[in-house]
Amino acid sequence: MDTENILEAVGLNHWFGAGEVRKQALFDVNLTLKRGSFTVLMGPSGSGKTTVLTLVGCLRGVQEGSVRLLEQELCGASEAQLVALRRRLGFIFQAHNLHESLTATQNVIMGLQVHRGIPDAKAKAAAAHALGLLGLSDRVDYLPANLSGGQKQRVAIARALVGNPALVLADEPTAALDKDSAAEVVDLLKRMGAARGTTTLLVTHDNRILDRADRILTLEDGRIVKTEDRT
Ligand SMILES: Nc1ncnc2c1ncn2[C@@H]1O[C@H](COP(=O)(O)OP(=O)(O)OP(=O)(O)O)[C@@H](O)[C@H]1O
Repeated sequence: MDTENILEAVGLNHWFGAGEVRKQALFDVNLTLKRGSFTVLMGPSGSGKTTVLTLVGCLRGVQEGSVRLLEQELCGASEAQLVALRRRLGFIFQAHNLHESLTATQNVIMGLQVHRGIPDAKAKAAAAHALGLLGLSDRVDYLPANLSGGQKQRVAIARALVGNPALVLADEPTAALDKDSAAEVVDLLKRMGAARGTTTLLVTHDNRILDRADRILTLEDGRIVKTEDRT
């Protein structure tokens, strides 16, 4: 594996269901993510974007093909190995998935709890730092209900980035946002990634994000039909 690459997927096939309803969702997908790159995966609804993201994110078992993530093969990996790898990833979803009863700081600290044994003061300082980088220093004690949609999504980004993940996987992170907030969230994600050397794979059908990508992959009916390099 090229050490410049954080992820190499080769010949990925995936099926859902069993027996008569068994349906192939991915066909011979090849995907390489270079360290520090910002890749957008787009395509129509049902084309397989989320399936790719969940396979790469160790949230679903690889059925066929090879996926090497952070120099480890996912196909045939044990649950313990997958859990250890998941700890090195950051996830951002369409719905920000913040805990409504926790403040911004407490939500971000949740992103650190997978790294057991971090003292409270250190976790709080890391959360404050991440929220500050995302322009939320004056909102650290707010509950999600008192934040705007864009601010909530920024808290979710801080939570995903606070543990310094090697790879950030984002599924439609701007779907619920207006144009300005969406652009702001993507710029922040990109800037934070560049500052920390984080690699990002972002799923979207939001055209507004495309100019920010280093590479755009298009999926159709479970196949990558187009690869566009922007750098
Ligand atoms: N858990 C599941 N069980 C059965 N079929 C599934 C399951 N998850 C996804 N599929 C099917 O696999 C295909 C790809 O789905 P996937 O969610 O990856 O697409 P997508 O591109 O992310 O779509 P969207 O943009 O609507 O989120 C679709 O035909 C979908 O119906």
